[in-house]
Amino acid sequence: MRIGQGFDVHAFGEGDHIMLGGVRVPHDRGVLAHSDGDVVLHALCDAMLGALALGDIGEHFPPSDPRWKGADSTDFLRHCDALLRERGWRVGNADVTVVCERPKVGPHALAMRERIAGVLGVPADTVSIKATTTETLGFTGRREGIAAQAIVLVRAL
Ligand SMILES: Nc1ccn([C@@H]2O[C@H](COP(=O)(O)O)[C@@H](O)[C@H]2O)c(=O)n1
Ligand SMILES: C[C@@]1(CO)OP(=O)(O)OP(=O)(O)OC[C@H]1O
Repeated sequence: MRIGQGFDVHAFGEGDHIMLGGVRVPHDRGVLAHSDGDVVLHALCDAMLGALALGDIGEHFPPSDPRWKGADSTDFLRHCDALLRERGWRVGNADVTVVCERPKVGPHALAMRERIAGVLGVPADTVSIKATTTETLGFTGRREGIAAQAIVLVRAL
């Protein structure tokens, strides 16, 4: 077994929804990002890459590369999973914490778990999505942006 962790932040911008864990979540803001700005999937990808010391998401999908403009982050997740599997590993379990005042994540958590598990080809009960506010403190507290932290355990195939 090996373990990895990942962390990602995006600022809120114009828009009426955000992508979280591969799920479209209605919100009164969007996010500023090169891709679809899915902090959950970006943190998860970094945790998976970190578990095998394979660098980070920016090395695999450079923000300077126009191919990733507006990209669906489930494609990043699929790619990271393929990198793991071709080396003889798969995700054992993943635990993600989303940090924001709004949107409320709880009502979307099951859909996110099922979406991520579907992409990774693992049972949904091995993917955990949690959320917390920062009690109005800091950039998340001021509703300027959203953050996510992920921890992943990988197992031999
Ligand atoms: N964006 C969020 C933030 C929190 N939750 C849920 O509310 C609970 C209480 O949050 P506190 O920050 O006040 O501790 C938290 O445990 C989550 O269940 C949420 O769904 N979405
Ligand atoms: C995902 C990538 C893709 O170009 O860009 P962003 O959507 O801006 O997201 P970030 O979390 O800054 O990660 C870097 C990039 O790999």
